[in-house]
Amino acid sequence: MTLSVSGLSVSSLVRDVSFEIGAGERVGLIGESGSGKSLTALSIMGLLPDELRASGSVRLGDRELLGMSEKDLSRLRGDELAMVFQEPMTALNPAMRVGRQVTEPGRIHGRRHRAEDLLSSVGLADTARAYPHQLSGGQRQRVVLAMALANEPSLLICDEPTTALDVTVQAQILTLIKAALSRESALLFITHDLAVVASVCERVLVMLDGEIVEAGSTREVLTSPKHEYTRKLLAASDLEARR
Ligand SMILES: Nc1ncnc2c1ncn2[C@@H]1O[C@H](COP(=O)(O)OP(=O)(O)OP(=O)(O)O)[C@@H](O)[C@H]1O
Repeated sequence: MTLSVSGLSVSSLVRDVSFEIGAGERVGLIGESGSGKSLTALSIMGLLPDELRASGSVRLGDRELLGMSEKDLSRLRGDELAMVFQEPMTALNPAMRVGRQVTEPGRIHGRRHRAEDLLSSVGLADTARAYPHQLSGGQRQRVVLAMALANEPSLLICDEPTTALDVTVQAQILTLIKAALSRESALLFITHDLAVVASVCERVLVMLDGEIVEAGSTREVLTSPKHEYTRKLLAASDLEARR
């Protein structure tokens, strides 16, 4: 299923943003802090804070998501639309065992999953009876990922999912996202880290001051950037050094 974002604006914070992500495509969204990446993601999910309004169009397949009722949107979230945030505890209930939490998106949407199966798929066999605080940050993010992927979403949005984790654990989570995401799922991956984009995404969008200033294949954008800002981002990264 294709995600089509067209002329999306959020107050003056996000302006006239347009892009498409086809089934199975992995697209990175990069740009400095405050450039509007998270607001773009939250608009797609229908999770903007009350004081902000999105205009334009966000379509998933043939359904328009902007202006959809909260009831209909909540049916899509955790099912066809899933999102993983930087801090896993925002998505986890500290008082519920992870085995129960991980099966919740399935239960809500009328599907039965075995907690052990979902947890094993993210390398966490035997943790079903643990509470979130008994797991490491990386393990908690795996639980969140298992929840997000349980219903094989058409679109997974990751907003800096590895920023709070140390480098080794970051690499494990990225490998897991690539391996666990179904072939049909579209991915929008928000990150500051160009090396992460290079490893996960085939296309990339570059955002500056609320607008997309460059878009193209990851190879094109990272090897011959057209926009001055992308060139600066590349110069400031240690991407070359890591290759
Ligand atoms: N509820 C809000 N009300 C007013 N302005 C907001 C609100 N939320 C975010 N902003 C502003 O909108 C702009 C874009 O924010 P956004 O969180 O999308 O940036 P970002 O690119 O995701 O940054 P980061 O990488 O730091 O997460 C910022 O200037 C931010 O201060």
